[in-house]
Amino acid sequence: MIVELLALFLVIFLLIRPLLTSIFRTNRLPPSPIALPIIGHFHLLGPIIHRSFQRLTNRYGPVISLRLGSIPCIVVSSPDLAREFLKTNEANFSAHNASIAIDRLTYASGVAFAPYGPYFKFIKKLTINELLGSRPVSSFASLRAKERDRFLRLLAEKSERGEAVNLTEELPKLSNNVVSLMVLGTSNDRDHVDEARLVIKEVTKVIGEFNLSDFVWFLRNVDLQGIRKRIEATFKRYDALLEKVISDREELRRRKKMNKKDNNDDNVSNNSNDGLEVKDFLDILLDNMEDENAEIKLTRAHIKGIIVDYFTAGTDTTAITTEWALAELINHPKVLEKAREEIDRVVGKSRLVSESDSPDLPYIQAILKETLRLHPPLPLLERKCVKECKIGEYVIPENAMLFVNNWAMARDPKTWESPLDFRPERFLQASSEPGEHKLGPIDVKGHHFQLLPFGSGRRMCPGVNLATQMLPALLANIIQLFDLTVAGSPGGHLRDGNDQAVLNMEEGPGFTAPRLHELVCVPVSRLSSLTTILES
Ligand code: HEM
Repeated sequence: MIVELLALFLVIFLLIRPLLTSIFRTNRLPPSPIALPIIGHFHLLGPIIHRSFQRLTNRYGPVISLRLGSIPCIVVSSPDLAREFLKTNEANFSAHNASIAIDRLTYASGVAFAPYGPYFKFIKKLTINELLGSRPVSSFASLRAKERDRFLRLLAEKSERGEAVNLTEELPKLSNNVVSLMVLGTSNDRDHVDEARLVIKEVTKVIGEFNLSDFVWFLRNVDLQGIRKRIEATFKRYDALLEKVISDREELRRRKKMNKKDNNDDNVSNNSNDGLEVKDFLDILLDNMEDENAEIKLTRAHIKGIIVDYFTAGTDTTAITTEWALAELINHPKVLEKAREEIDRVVGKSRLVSESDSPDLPYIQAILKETLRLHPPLPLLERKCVKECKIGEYVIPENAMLFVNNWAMARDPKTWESPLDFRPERFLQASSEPGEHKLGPIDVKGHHFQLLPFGSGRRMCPGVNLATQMLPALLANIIQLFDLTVAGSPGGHLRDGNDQAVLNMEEGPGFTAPRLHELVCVPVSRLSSLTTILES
């Protein structure tokens, strides 16, 4: 009898514990809706999480606490609070939260989800010095220009034939090629790169799904949604691909070492025929793996994890930004016209815009900022509390997940005037030259907490230089050369207040915030000299 009573009390306690926690901890945790047993606040979340968070924020305030299964979560949606958490208390929120999918798919050895410690610092420094800092990014400019030309030629061919191009499919190919060339070098064949793109698409999809096993402790080893099965299938597919890429490179390096010995020749080259040594990032990682005296010795799993990280973090983000920017321009012909005026005035019609023109194209840069404001590819900055801390009147528990809702902050009328309007002018200030623009002070590098598309501080995106160098030129090239006539997919169009057809700007679910409808357009050449420009 006593045992039964105890069991009954235990069940009742487990069921009402969330309710008690909500009532008795309100003075310690930020405000929170009442939670349900076991699932916590899961029932309040829809398929697009940042929208659900925004809804809750509107009701409970700019900092709220939720419990997703057994995981405490804090959602922050104001610039001041973002600064408080990400800057004032940076050390306490210096980790990203790794899910079951992320651990498996990055070999628990990548960069983005490594704890902030010696390994992370080492690999981040190596990345900035050799791959993504402003010096290496500039040194890869000609390589990016080649890929951009290849993409523009595709649009030109479609234009000649009057055919449509699916930009939702083609833009990730371009960004994937760029990342691949920078990380793996030119010695990799296109088949590898194409396969990598398809696999990475699957990786991003699986990572973006809310897996109950991550949140409900007693479901940790149960695969209710079949996600674990898909993780394993995806893992097998790309592990085989990475193994092939790495072992091919090791073989090449062995052969070159032998040749070098035979010829007593100091010039080892993977990527060029000019006899100069050109090392790509993979070579640098392999050098480290083979170096017995390395400060931090990388393993094969580290190298694979790092490659997966750069491909997943760098492909979709840049492609989605370009796609949203083009969609906004299609819906805002006056903005498009102003952008063209700037390009025609600064660059003219006889040569292609190049990356080095970007500083002279403030309006194009403002279009990019406005796109990143309204459509941040990572709408939620996601961190983990590594040590319990007090912020204002609240105590944030260790291991709580922190979400900074970039997407909602961009839509807050307290911060932005007419926040839902696409108005690049908000990032400009008056110039002394009539008709010209000058960029205003708000940047995208995490200094201004109302705009954090790349995050902030020590875990800020290391790809920011690459993205801000590559994207304005790509956007400007498309604007310079083509008019895009929307070919459309069902549901892709709406009617605006003046009964004009406009693109439907709905978002789809996912880790990054993609458009719900594909962007399919027929490119129409603007310049009679198109072929000459592309060939010059
Ligand atoms: C428009 C393009 C991009 C956007 C908007 C973007 C955004 C972000 C954001 C918001 C974060 C989290 C930052 C934080 O927690 O504070 C991040 C992290 C990261 N991004 Fe990007 N990213 C972009 C492009 C790239 C590219 C091109 C690469 C590399 C090729 C890249 C590599 C990474 C990596 C490795 C991390 C993890 C950094 C860490 O853990 O410290 N990203 N990115």
